[in-house]
Amino acid sequence: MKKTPKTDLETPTDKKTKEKKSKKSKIDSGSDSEDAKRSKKKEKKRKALDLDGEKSDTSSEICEPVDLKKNKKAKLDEEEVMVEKKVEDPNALSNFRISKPLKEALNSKGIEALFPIQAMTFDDILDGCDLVGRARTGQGKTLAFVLPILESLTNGPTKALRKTGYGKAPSVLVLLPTRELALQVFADFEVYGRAVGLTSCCLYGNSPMGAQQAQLKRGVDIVVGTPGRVKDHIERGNIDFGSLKFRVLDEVDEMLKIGFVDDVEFILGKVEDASLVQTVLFSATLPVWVKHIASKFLKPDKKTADLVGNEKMKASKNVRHIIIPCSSSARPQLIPDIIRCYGSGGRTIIFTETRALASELAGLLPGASALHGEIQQNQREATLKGFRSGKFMTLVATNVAARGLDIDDVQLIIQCEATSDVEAYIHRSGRTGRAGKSGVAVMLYDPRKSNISRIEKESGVTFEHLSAPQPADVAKAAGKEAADIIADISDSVIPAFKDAAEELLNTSDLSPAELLAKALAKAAGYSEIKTRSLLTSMENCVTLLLECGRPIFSPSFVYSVLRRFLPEEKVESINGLTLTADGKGAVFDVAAEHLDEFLSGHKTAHGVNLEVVEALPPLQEREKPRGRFGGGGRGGGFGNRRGGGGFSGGRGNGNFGRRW
Ligand SMILES: Nc1ncnc2c1ncn2[C@@H]1O[C@H](COP(=O)(O)OP(=O)(O)OP(=O)(O)O)[C@@H](O)[C@H]1O
Repeated sequence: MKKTPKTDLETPTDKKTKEKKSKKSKIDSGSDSEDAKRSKKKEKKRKALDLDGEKSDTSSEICEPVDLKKNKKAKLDEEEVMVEKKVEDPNALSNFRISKPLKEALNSKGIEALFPIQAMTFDDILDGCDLVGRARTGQGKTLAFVLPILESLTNGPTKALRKTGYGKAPSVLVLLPTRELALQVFADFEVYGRAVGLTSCCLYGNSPMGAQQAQLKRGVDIVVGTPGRVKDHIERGNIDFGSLKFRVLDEVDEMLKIGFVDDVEFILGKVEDASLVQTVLFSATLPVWVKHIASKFLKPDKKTADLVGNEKMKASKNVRHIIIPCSSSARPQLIPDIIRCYGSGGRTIIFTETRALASELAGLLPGASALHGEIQQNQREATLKGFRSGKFMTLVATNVAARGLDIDDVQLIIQCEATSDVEAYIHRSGRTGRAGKSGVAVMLYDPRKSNISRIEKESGVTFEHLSAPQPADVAKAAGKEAADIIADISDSVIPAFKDAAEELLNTSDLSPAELLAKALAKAAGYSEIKTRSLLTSMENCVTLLLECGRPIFSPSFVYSVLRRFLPEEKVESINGLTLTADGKGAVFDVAAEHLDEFLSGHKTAHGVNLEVVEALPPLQEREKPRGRFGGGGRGGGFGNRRGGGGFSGGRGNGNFGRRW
């Protein structure tokens, strides 16, 4: 493989590093020997495993022959060992052809070494190859193309070809599927591009054409944008791709989905001689159909860097993946408790399937704001800015926020219903657990509508099946927080409240600890503790299991059994009726106030067993398609027959086409 001479990029520190590198018999920059190739391959493979926490058993030995290492170590004091360790990192910036200003810009952001996908693709992109890259969410794919492109344009093969001066035509085009993502990637090009004297602009819809037009007229090196707006500028004759050297499709599978593919083809087709342009594609998900379409835009000798490959697990390994059964009507009560239990005090993103639900939930949840495609662009930007800055901690969004968004300290993702799109699950859950940090993704689901096993099979995720946090458990956690808050309150309040406290102690039948417990409850915002069903997560409901000593094939059979010992209005009041996976029982929710009537009634029905469930048994999944004659089949016609409560989709806001 051809390498750009290192001298162009070398700093004194680099030289030292290089000397050390050659001592360590690492791959020499000019050497292309088979040995060097093999050890480089080995090293690449090892690097690839590091970010996911899977260490190769030879990890430290690969860096340096053992005896040399021993000799050196004997001489080094502790501080020197630290420095040595840094240099030993095979992914340290100094081991790559990264120029001083760029290195300094990276260091200023706390970046000392490349992540595996970056290390794996850096040389290939800098050396002029077309490339398809895949790594799990949050593993640094953006810098994987930003850095080598900037180096190529300023110190590498495309330096001499780059246009300069007023009105220069762009050298780089980066296409992204959403405006938010375009702005985010543009921000990276701004920071790192500026460090090496390159300019960028961001072209995205619903923002003034004039300013973008003026930027293009003055000339920029890098154009970042969404397909619709970029196409618009092309049609107005504002962009000249005659000097283009790089085309990047980030989130390539989303870019090539129906709705974007025509615009993308139109834009990429505007490059007259594609052989002079390098094309790189990145995503965390690369379905086979994408690979086929993508091949059209890449040269036949393209490289592939796939850190997911045939591994079963396609989603982030740094994320705890949890599912909790929940009816649509229980969501507003349940979500705050989920945030309390799993949010670790950080930011939460809640994903909904529709814009209407995003707005509705944002209105119901305290301190939440909505982000979706129907919101005005300037408001969208203000919302995201507020969320990034910590002005509010809960964002309720449609898929517009599913891809690529990198927001610090997002600890928790909640998906309001099981998505049928496995890629969407992977990207949404990947908004947490980024850059090596950990996070939690909770998906709420309706057992009768969701095909959890398919998502598990296709994403490789093994879900933790949990029940909704019980209000009593949540209250316990809240009580601890309240106790800490009370301990911190200034003693200056005591004289003012002491008389009232003493009077309460003297007049109440409760013990001091019980009275204090009530005070803590009040401080934590509790005036009573409700129960929550395991099946629909509805408050003040209880989940019952019905068995009658024979297989149960249909919900209508369950209703007929219940009618044997309950009045019609009670039968009609049950919610979320679902058959168990073993086919021998059915679970459903009843209002806590009706529980006694259900439990005492069944004793009169011969062979029927009805009990409160402590843990939800495995349930039958999604309704099977109905037979020709409708209804009747397993799983058909579930839920509360009056239409209230129970599981109901929450879909369908009458808004066809893009729902985000
Ligand atoms: N080498 C590095 N060292 C430390 N942090 C890094 C490094 N590279 C990237 N990061 C940080 O990692 C985070 C995730 O990066 P990025 O958004 O590029 O991930 P991604 O792989 O594109 O994720 P997604 O698939 O979700 O789009 C960012 O905050 C970025 O600044």
